[in-house]
Amino acid sequence: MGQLLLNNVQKFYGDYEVLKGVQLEVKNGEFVVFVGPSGCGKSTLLRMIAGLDATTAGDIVINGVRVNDLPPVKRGIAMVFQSYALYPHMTVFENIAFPLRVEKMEEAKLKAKVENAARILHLDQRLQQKPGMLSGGQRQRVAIGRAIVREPKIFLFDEPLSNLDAALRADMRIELAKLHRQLKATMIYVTHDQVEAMTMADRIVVLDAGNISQTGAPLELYHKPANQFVAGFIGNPKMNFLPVTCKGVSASGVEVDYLGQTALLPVTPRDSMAGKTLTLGIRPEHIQLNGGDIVFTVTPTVIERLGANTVAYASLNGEAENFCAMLPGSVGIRPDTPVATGINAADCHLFDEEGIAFERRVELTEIDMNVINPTAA
Ligand SMILES: Nc1ncnc2c1ncn2[C@@H]1O[C@H](COP(=O)(O)OP(=O)(O)OP(=O)(O)O)[C@@H](O)[C@H]1O
Repeated sequence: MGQLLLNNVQKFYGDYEVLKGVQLEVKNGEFVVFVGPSGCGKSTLLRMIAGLDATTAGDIVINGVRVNDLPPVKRGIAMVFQSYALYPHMTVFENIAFPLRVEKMEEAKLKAKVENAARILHLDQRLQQKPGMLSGGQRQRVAIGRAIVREPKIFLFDEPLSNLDAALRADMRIELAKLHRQLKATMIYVTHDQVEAMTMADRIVVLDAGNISQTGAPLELYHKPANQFVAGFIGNPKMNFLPVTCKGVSASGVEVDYLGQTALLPVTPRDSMAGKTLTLGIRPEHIQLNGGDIVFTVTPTVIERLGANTVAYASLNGEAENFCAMLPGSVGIRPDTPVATGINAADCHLFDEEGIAFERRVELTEIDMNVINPTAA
């Protein structure tokens, strides 16, 4: 079992503050994913939990014990890196067994543990091979096997799939999700790939320039992003942002004007908003061709026909490719030919001048909130 508490964790490199007081609790059995753009500090945070980087201030607490001053091997964690870090001259068996050999574990016990990990990871037939004979995905499984045999309190993954091609990455995502279910272990996973975060996490932690911007279940972040940064980061293709003017508020929401059209957005209003410039957010998958509460004409420049849907990158109000629409199925739209599109007020997000979201009045389902409690199974 592994619980983690990060209490006001800070990191400076010289004068540069990389992490600005991170506060986070990870429950036993949770799969938590840290996401954020390059340089936001996610790897640094993971390395500090592992004990590979020193913490400038704050507490890192694992299962109730402050571990700031403990070396990595004493923290009860195992880390899997992007570069598999395997020993090329050793067999798969010996690579997986390595941490147990360091512990001087008795041979029969060691063999049983390695074979068990190999079975979980479908490496049983590969134990006598050297890493050079394995595919990228198999090598990463060996690295994960080496983590499993240590039976850590917490698994840490630092972008473990980014060296794999797209198809293998998708397969390994499924493998890791299954592994988490099977081991019921606490896992913390760093990636800049929001699809990995959305598909694997019980809870996503979005980092922005050394601060936690929002934490929540994947679909909670999708439906109720706290701010424009999270709204733009979660969801693929990215959310569109349009400037609107606030016309007024009522009990049922905020009335906005977009190029002379008025729509009532079902969000919780705030005081003295009339006349302010706000930002309307609309996801590409919520653009439609058959009218809506607000309609406008866009001119597609690039069209991606993916079979299940059609993605159009378009120019809106003369700005090239500043707009993206994802339409279901195959749609007969053409590059450079204007097309009428529309959006519904209920699908819109609204952000203030600081980029803070107005609370949307959408009911989240139990699935949206990931109520499947990993610790209850
Ligand atoms: N050893 C170091 N010395 C000085 N600055 C560092 C060091 N390690 C990281 N940094 C800086 O700290 C910031 C955060 O780095 P970090 O590797 O944690 O980012 P990240 O979010 O994991 O990014 P990426 O997705 O690109 O790996 C970056 O600006 C980086 O340049």
